[in-house]
Formats: sequence, C-alpha cells, structure tokens
Amino acid sequence: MVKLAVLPGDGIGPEIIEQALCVLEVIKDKYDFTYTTQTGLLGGAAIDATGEPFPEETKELVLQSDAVLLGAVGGPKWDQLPGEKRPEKGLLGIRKALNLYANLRPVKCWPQLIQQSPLKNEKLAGVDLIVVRELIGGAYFGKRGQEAILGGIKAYDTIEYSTPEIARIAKVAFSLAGKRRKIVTSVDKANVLDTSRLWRKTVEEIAKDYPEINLNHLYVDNCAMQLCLNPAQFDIIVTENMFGDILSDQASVLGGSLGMLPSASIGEGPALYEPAHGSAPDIAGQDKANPLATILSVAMMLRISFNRGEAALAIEKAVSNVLDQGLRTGDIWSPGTQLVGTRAMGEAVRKELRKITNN
Ligand SMILES: NC(=O)C1=CN([C@@H]2O[C@H](COP(=O)(O)OP(=O)(O)OC[C@H]3O[C@@H](n4cnc5c(N)ncnc54)[C@H](O)[C@@H]3O)[C@@H](O)[C@H]2O)C=CC1
Ligand SMILES: CC(C)CC(=O)C(=O)O
Ligand SMILES: [Mg+2]
Repeated sequence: MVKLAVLPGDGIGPEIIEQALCVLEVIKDKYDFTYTTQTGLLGGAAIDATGEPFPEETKELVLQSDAVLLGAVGGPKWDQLPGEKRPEKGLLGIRKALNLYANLRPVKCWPQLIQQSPLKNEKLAGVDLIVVRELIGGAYFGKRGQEAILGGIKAYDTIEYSTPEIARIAKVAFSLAGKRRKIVTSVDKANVLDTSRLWRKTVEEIAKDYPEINLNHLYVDNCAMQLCLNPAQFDIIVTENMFGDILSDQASVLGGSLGMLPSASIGEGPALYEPAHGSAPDIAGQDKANPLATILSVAMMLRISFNRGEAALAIEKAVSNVLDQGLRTGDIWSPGTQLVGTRAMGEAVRKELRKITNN
C-alpha cells in the first residue's frame, strides 16, 4: 500500500489538489494502485495553525511517505512576515529535508493550445524539452542577511555550488537526454560568475562519461532569448536553482500556460510532485485555476515513483482529449473555445479517463 503525503498549501493549492486526487481515484483499480493519503500543513496554512511554515509533524509525515503531492504555498497574507517565517521557507525546507536536488519540468507543446499562444509560430509544434533544475543549492539556500550601513541598509544573498552538487544534477540531465534526443544544453553565466565557471567545468567533466550526448553551453540571458526564438532546439536544459526557476516559468508559455506545467522533484528518498506555478492569489477560491499542471504532476508521480507508465499515459491522453473538446480554463482560453472552471475541468478529465480505462 503506497503512502501519499498530501500538502494542499495555500491559495489555489487546495482547489487543484482536490481535482488531482479525484483523478487518482479513477485509475487506482485499473492499474492496481492501492494507496492511502494523509494530509499535512505547509506554508501559510501551517503558519496560521502552528506558527511554523514547515512544522515538525509535516516533516515526519513526508519523511515516512512514499511520495508527496503538493499544491502551492504563499500569498499576500504572509508577505510582511520576516524571511525565516514566510510560507516559501516551508517549501525550501521540505525540498532540503527530502534532499530533492533534481527538479524536472517537462514542457511540451500541446497542439490544441498553439492557437492561443503569444508565440504564434510553427516552431512551437516541435517543442518538447525538460528543464532540469538544481533545487537545493544556489541563491535560495545561500548565506543571506541585512546590515546597517552609513546612509541606509545593505542586503545580500550568496550563491554557492560545489562540484558534487553540480555533478549529481549533471548526471540526471545526461541520463535523461540518453533516453531522448541526446542533447544537453547547460545554462550558466560563466562569463561573470565563479559558480557558473565551476558549473561549466564540472558539467564538461561529467560529459566525458556520456560520449553519445551532444553537450552545448548557453549563457542564461541568451537562453531566455533562444526560448522565444527557437525553442524546438532544446531537449534537456540543465541549470542552477534560480536560473531554472525563472527559465521554467518562461518555457511554460511554450506549452500553453504556466497552468499546464507539471514538475517532479527527486532525491534519494520520497519524491515530491507539484505544479510549477505558485498559489495564484489573484484567482484563489474562485474556481478559476487550471488544475491540469497538478493532474499532470500526478501522471509524473505514477510514472517516476511507482512505475505505472500506462496509468500516466492514460491521464495524459485524458488531458489531451479534454483539450480536443475545446474545454479551457481562463489561462488557456481563446475565442471559439469553451471557458470552464477548475471543478468542471477536473470532472472532464475524469470522464475521459473513465472512457479510456473502461470504468
Ligand atoms: N511552488 C510554490 O508553491 C510557489 C509559490 N509561489 C508563491 O505564490 C504566490 C504568488 O506568486 P506569483 O508570482 O503570482 O506566481 P503564480 O505562479 O502564483 O502566478 C503567476 C500568474 O499565473 C497565474 N496562474 C498560476 N497558476 C495558475 C493556474 N493553475 N491556473 C491559472 N492561472 C494560473 C496566476 O493567476 C498569476 O497571474 C507568492 O506568494 C509566491 O511566493 C510562487 C511560485 C511557486
Ligand atoms: C519559493 C520559490 C523558489 C518557489 C518557486 O518559484 C519554484 O519552485 O518555482
Ligand atoms: Mg517558480
């Protein structure tokens, strides 16, 4: 019996998680996926209940689980709290506690959504890439602080990376590329940053063990531009934490919307699955959020953590069928398609899934 830890979090988190869990219910019998869920607190919801963004109880829950399904954390209600107490600290805390060093964000072009893309370009059709983002190092985890100086305040964040940290994420990227188009683009800012120079040197060292992979390097600013200009060139993009955070939101647009981008965060223990987006406070509680990124994250969970590739494919097919029918949440809506809410979108996916799985 698989133990799933479920952390709905804040904002749209509970709404999208509800839909994702209902999808899981539909596939469990057909694919012999028996599981229990236990819900925990993270982020703002945890701060409100316990004073801590990542309470000890949640830590125990996730450490004892087989996988974690997470909604999103954060929101304006907690924006005035000091850095150490903010909801995002809970997210960083869980990533560190589970040693989730590899964040996989697969962006593929949904042909049904090309029409509404801001990039109306036939090149979008070839987009199928994965951002492999280092998740527990760099600026988000480095030494930071504020000091009074003459005339004001000085704040600083530091970026550190070690060769073992770079090597392990590079290995993830190369081995994934080996199963795909065999291209790795390593993204850094090695013309300026020491950490990036070490990144590039280490990635090149690791590349020697993967002679079949075609490695190239891009500076992050150029990569951002190339993602708009010629996105189909990319297969695997491997990069550090903050660059990967930014580039993956940007790349999500190639797939139709941030609301379509799932993610898996992997270490040696239980993996964590969450949409790439945040808690979207602007649409929270209004039945407007796109639940598909979270539903697709469940598909990633079934494939990666539980070897249920067929179940994952069935979910992906159900999502595709629903898009074929023209159903759209606001973020992917375009004239001629039908606007639906979070719940209706989830229900439509389940209906398709029942057809696909004959139950
Ligand atoms: N993994 C996480 O829990 C993350 C949390 N955050 C937190 O979320 C809060 C809001 O941050 P933002 O910068 O606004 O990023 P966001 O990703 O929450 O929202 C950015 C924009 O995308 C839209 N959007 C996001 N997800 C959507 C969905 N599923 N369906 C339809 N539209 C969607 C939002 O309405 C908003 O206009 C902040 O507190 C931030 O710290 C941000 C990113 C990741
Ligand atoms: C707290 C942030 C690092 C979350 C985020 O934006 C992300 O992981 O994409
Ligand atoms: Mg982000």
